[in-house]
Amino acid sequence: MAITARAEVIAAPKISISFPGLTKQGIPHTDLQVQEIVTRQSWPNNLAKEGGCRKPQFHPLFLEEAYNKCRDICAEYAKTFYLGTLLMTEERQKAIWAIYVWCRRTDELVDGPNADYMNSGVLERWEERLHDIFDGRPYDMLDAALSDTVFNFPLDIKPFRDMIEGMRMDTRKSRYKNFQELYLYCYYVAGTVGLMSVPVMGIAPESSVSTHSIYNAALYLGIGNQLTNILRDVGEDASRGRVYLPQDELAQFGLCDKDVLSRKVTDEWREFMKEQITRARFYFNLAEEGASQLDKDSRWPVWSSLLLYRKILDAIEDNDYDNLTKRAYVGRTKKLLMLPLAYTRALSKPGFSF
Ligand SMILES: CC(C)=CCC/C(C)=C/CC/C(C)=C/CC/C(C)=C/[C@@H]1[C@@H](COP(=O)(O)OP(=O)(O)O)[C@]1(C)CC/C=C(\C)CC/C=C(\C)CCC=C(C)C
Ligand SMILES: Nc1ncnc2c1ncn2[C@@H]1O[C@H](COP(=O)(O)OP(=O)(O)OP(=O)(O)O)[C@@H](O)[C@H]1O
Ligand SMILES: [Mn+2]
Repeated sequence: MAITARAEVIAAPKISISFPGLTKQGIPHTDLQVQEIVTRQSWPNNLAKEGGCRKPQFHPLFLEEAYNKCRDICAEYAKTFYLGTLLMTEERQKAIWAIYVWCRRTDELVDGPNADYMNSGVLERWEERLHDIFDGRPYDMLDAALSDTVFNFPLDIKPFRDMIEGMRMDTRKSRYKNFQELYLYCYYVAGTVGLMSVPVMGIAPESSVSTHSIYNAALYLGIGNQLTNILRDVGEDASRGRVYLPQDELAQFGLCDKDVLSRKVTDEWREFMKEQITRARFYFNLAEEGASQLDKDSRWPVWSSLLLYRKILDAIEDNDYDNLTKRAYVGRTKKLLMLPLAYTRALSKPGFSF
């Protein structure tokens, strides 16, 4: 039985996800292979992955503890994401917690307390561990949760590897010549999260748009989130010697690194920021269409994270574009008010508009 179903999976049409937004300007395609059929149906639990090994057999109590740990980490580090996951089915929430924890740990390698010990060997070892996770040979308990997840859902290793590549980029590079370079970084560290999430969140059975366009929307949400994150944290990043802003666009507004590092909010800075905020909103708007195509239980968490992140841009405007000395903050009340709005949006049926 497993063999028949496996052959079916191999026969599923594959599509290649392009690098949306900037392909014309020469950014290579991500080459992510998405299996249209398995993305739309749930991945059968008892099957081996294509070309891979059989699902690893962990003791149920061990797995339960592993997922509980992932849940606790997600709840502690990302209250908003966590709240969103509570609305998902149990299988899906466990998977998102496991993915969250892997992403968080990957990010911590370069941003966390042990970042001083960071070198290319550390990332190589982390990538080896990633392959082991996908081969069903996890190194530790948190890896085991992800190992179980990748055998429960049709996850592709490519976005995971790309996120590690993003961390490599971050250790080598602290300036971005133009938006094309910055976009690539945003894809690596955040667009990838969108691509990892879709196979878990699932696509609404009644959706008639292409799987391709839904993955693109997920990628755009990651880009919008990361651009927003960058705009919120300009001052903080500058104190770490990093400027995640397109240098050519700074120059167009008569600005340079020195202006960022000196933290003076001038009219030129405000004008520059207005453009950057417009661009981040552009990506959120693109993502919106895809959010409505997700499986109905996954729409609310996605809408709430989209609306929350977008509000951070409003908060930067409310601070009169001072993101050099202040951190834009969305108050608790505003956050809570967003939840019913997200819920209403989540109720809307998948459209047929694109
Ligand atoms: C419910 C939900 C939104 C689930 C996704 C949860 C998940 C797996 C998150 C991983 C986040 C993470 C730790 C990424 C590592 C790299 C990183 C730090 C990226 C930044 C995230 C914000 O984290 P934070 O601000 O806490 O980080 P710092 O404190 O600044 O270090 C990012 C800005 C990226 C986040 C990107 C996403 C959550 C992608 C969202 C897209 C989807 C869930 C796809 C939705 C599908 C469609 C069709 C729209
Ligand atoms: N009130 C807020 N204002 C601005 N940004 C926020 C706010 N709450 C969360 N964020 C940011 O949104 C992103 C995802 O939210 P996350 O779930 O991590 O929230 P959090 O860091 O746990 O915040 P909180 O503890 O306030 O709930 C993070 O980048 C976080 O910094
Ligand atoms: Mn957080």
